[in-house]
Amino acid sequence: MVYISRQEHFNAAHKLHNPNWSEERNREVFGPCANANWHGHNYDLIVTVKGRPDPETGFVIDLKQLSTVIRTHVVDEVDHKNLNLDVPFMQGQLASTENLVIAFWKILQPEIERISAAKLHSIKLYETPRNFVEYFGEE
Ligand SMILES: Nc1nc2c(c(=O)[nH]1)N=C([C@H](O)[C@H](O)COP(=O)(O)OP(=O)(O)OP(=O)(O)O)CN2
Repeated sequence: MVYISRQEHFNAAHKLHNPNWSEERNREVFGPCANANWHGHNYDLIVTVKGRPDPETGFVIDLKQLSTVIRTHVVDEVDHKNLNLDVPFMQGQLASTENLVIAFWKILQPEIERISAAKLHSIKLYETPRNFVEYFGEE
């Protein structure tokens, strides 16, 4: 079994805000991330797929195809967008890094299985160079 990864990048704005809470409670829990006028991040997204190399190509998955799937179905939806306002699949959800990777998994898993025999193994998302989340599809 070989694990193969593709890294992509996007920029997006958001705020961490629970609409059921007062502004004071939001500020207390989320600090400056609750700033009403938004803030932005340079996100790095690493998608890892696992499988056996095809005997004819030597590929687990064609990385060009993997990149196209990630860009078409995720990056194009979030890049230079406001995650709270502009992204349909984040509506009604807190725009945390955790909720983003879960949403990305739901989108990417069927698309990857549609183009290859490989399986999605993990999605790692860096919100800052020091804050990142990794998801393996577990409930
Ligand atoms: N569990 C989570 N905690 C936090 C999240 C998150 O998505 N999940 N997000 C944030 C903020 O949006 C952001 O990541 C914090 O930015 P910042 O504090 O500026 O982090 P930096 O790494 O850039 O700065 P340091 O000074 O090194 O902390 C907060 N929490």
